[in-house]
Amino acid sequence: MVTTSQLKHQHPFTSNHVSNSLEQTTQILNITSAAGSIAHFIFIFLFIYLDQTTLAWLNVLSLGAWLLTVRLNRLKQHNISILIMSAEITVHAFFATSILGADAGFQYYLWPMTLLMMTTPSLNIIWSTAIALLHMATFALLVLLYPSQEEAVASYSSTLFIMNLICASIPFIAAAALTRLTYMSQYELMVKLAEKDELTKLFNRRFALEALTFYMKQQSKNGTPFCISLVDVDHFKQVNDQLGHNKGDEALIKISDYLSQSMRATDISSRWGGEEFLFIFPNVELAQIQQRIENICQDMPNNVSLEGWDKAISCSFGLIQIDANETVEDALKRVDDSLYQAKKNGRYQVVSDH
Ligand SMILES: Nc1nc2c(ncn2[C@@H]2O[C@H](COP(=O)(O)OP(=O)(O)OP(=O)(O)O)[C@@H](O)[C@H]2O)c(=O)[nH]1
Repeated sequence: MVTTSQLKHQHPFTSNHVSNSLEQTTQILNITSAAGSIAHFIFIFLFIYLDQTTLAWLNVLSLGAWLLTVRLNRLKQHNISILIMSAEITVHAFFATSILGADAGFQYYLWPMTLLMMTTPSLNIIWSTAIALLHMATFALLVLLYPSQEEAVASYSSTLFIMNLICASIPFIAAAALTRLTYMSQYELMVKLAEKDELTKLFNRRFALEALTFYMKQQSKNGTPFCISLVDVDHFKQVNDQLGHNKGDEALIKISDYLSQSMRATDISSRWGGEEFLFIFPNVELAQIQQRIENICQDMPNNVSLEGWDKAISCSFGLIQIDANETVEDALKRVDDSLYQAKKNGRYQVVSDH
């Protein structure tokens, strides 16, 4: 399990994904530092009002500690910042509970701190767990050592208890919600990076290969037929050479949009590499799909155009139905041979093999 400091590279450049991840941790800790500072500022006046001078002075120190964490977070010193937060909350819980008793509920702040400690990757997991356990031990000890309030504070301890319970619950729920949102956005990003091609937004080669393996297993298990097509853009080098690589990229996006939009929702459209695309057509036999692919191939020049390019844009297609017990390598070799044949025959056509 990495920490935020380990996410940083040795060189000055950091990718957006890494810096976003670091930024999320910084934001969570910034909110915590701000909330902690405001809470302790209010506590100073609360304790003055309750005539608890020692606790009021303690909160002046606490406020200083929380303001220091605001500064440390700005400097991205998250590990020191979270250690100071943890120490402050432990010391504060100890003093407030020893003076006002556990009935006042100041020990409850140890819970959101524990959650924050465990969910933000500021310290490594061993240190985080050790400190989290220490928080829980402190919580138990305070409840056991100072179970009931002093006579003098009995009149307001239940009000304090409710206030502390609410004030400790809000950051607890907020920390859990932020963790969940962070997890979801990281998960979405991970899926996108793992499955999608950056340029065309089609599935990438890794996904296509996994899907192909999956459908081959399905076929050998219950005999469900399926087909694949390997598609290569014709004379694409000319587009790059005459219009430049950027225009070539634009052409690839337009071609992939046309091809993928011509497919059915259950078909899998992927960029196999360079100017090659692989399509998987589940639950279908070659005879059922051949005409559809022929039409897609023939209609392409009428549907794909590029500014500055007056020649027709077309593709060659290799199309096969997967044989029972064929290996992935054999199937890919066969569809590649069909594509090669389509190129050899003069391009802009579909060659199928079964
Ligand atoms: N712009 C751009 N070009 C790419 C990309 N990937 C591959 N290419 C180009 O695709 C071209 C493929 O050229 P060739 O393999 O010679 O094939 P071709 O010109 O399409 O000719 P045939 O396939 O024989 O019809 C090369 O110029 C590559 O640079 C890409 O991501 N963007």
